[in-house]
Amino acid sequence: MAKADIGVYGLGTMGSALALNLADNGFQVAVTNRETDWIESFVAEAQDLQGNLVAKHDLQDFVDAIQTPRTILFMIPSGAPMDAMIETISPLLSEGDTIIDGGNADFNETIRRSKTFAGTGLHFVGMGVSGGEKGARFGPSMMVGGTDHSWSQLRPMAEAIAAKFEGNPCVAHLGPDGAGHFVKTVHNGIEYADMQMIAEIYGMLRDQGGQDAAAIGAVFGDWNTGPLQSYLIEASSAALHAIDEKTKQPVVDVILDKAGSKGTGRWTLIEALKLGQSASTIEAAMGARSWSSEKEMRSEAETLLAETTQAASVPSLSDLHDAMQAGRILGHAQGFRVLQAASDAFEWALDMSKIAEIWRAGCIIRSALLDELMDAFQNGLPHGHLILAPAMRETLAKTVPALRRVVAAAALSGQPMPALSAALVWYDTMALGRGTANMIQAQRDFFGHHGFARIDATGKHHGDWGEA
Ligand SMILES: NC(=O)C1=CN([C@@H]2O[C@H](COP(=O)(O)OP(=O)(O)OC[C@H]3O[C@@H](n4cnc5c(N)ncnc54)[C@H](OP(=O)(O)O)[C@@H]3O)[C@@H](O)[C@H]2O)C=CC1
Ligand SMILES: O=C(CO)[C@H](O)[C@H](O)COP(=O)(O)O
Repeated sequence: MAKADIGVYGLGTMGSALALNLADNGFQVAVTNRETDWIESFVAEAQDLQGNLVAKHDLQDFVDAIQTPRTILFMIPSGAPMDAMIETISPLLSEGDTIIDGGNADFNETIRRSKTFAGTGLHFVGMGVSGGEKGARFGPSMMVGGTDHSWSQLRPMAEAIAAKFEGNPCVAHLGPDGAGHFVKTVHNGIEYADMQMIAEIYGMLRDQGGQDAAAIGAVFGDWNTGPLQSYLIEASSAALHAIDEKTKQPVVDVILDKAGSKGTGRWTLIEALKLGQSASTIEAAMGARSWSSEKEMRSEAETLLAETTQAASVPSLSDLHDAMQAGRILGHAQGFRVLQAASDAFEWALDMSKIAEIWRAGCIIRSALLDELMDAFQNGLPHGHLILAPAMRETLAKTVPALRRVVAAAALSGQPMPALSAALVWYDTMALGRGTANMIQAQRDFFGHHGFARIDATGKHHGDWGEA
């Protein structure tokens, strides 16, 4: 019997969908799972794709079923499970074989893992996969980090199963070792910011505008036909229209207001800070999720903290729309700054235009904006900043006034808008030729003799602070 083109280990949400996608594209796929009971039911549910699946319960049999040099995709949790699987499977593999970690992994771990493969004859790929279950099944966006050898092995299959934008596959070899997982991590950071901004607008319409879920869902549905067209706006609209079977209420109204996270948002922030960046919209989104978990405290605080809000009119739908548009550009611009800083620090030579290109379809943050961003990168960015690209400057000029009105109304009415506020603060900071860091430097030199640069001379100077 012909050997399988690829092996997929881990038949959870993502692994099973990717295995079916590969099978659907005509590849023979060897599959296995830690919990072997699940394998048969997975194959049974595959129906007419069963002929392209080779189910194995034993790891050695699984490895033997794949043609050499082998390509084996792991879709399991990052961290200890991945390390344990590498240790278990490596002795069963042979020269030229490639192990792919397709989970959301910390890129530092991917670099560490890649180093352990050097000189072994085996190859390791860190591949970010985005698109959730549906994307994995019918076309995800994939961000690959690894050797050229692994990419040439993986490429035909990855390109076949990837989402297509105007016929072009949304997958690319972005760099060595941790590059793919880093780009996926920042993708998720941008995702956090975008989701938070949508939630903030939902909150304004619900709490200040008195609109119900279906009405807000209709607003988002309408926005999805214009410049805000995106998977996240579309998904938010659909989620707002969904009805809970048990209570017959909108599902969003029966969901507890506590949001979790699995790591990628936090990793984006940690790496941004290490690289001397501050992705404040992502930090605001991460912070909002963390604060949301303090549910009991918030319920108590609502009765204990003084009422300090002031009258403010509810922003118009047009202002909210434009605020979202400005916030989205600023959130993406921060994410791409982090990518550029990492590219410089790790000498990855990341192709920002390519990244925007492969995010145009398949992934969770796919949107009309990404098409514009791709063009902006191709035309070159003044000072390396997306917000200075002519098309972005033009849109920001039209939409930031609305963002300002929305954030002002939110501040007065006590409606929390951490991500949109952070976006505006960042815009204002970047738009100010002379800021206030001179005061910070004066303070540092005053108490710590740290020195400062002068506006009228080069070198390091100290202030004459007297005896104060
Ligand atoms: N869900 C999503 O939208 C996305 C998820 N990802 C990433 O994909 C990966 C898989 O996620 P997802 O499919 O959602 O997760 P699921 O929980 O649906 O599936 C997890 C899979 O990993 C296996 N597994 C768990 N622990 C171990 C272990 N210690 N050793 C071996 N196998 C193990 C499980 O096997 P068993 O059945 O035996 O428990 C199962 O096959 C994760 O890294 C996730 O971050 C990436 C993009 C999107
Ligand atoms: O990678 C993804 C989407 O791109 C996953 O859905 C991931 O789980 C999202 O992150 P979190 O669970 O922290 O919200």
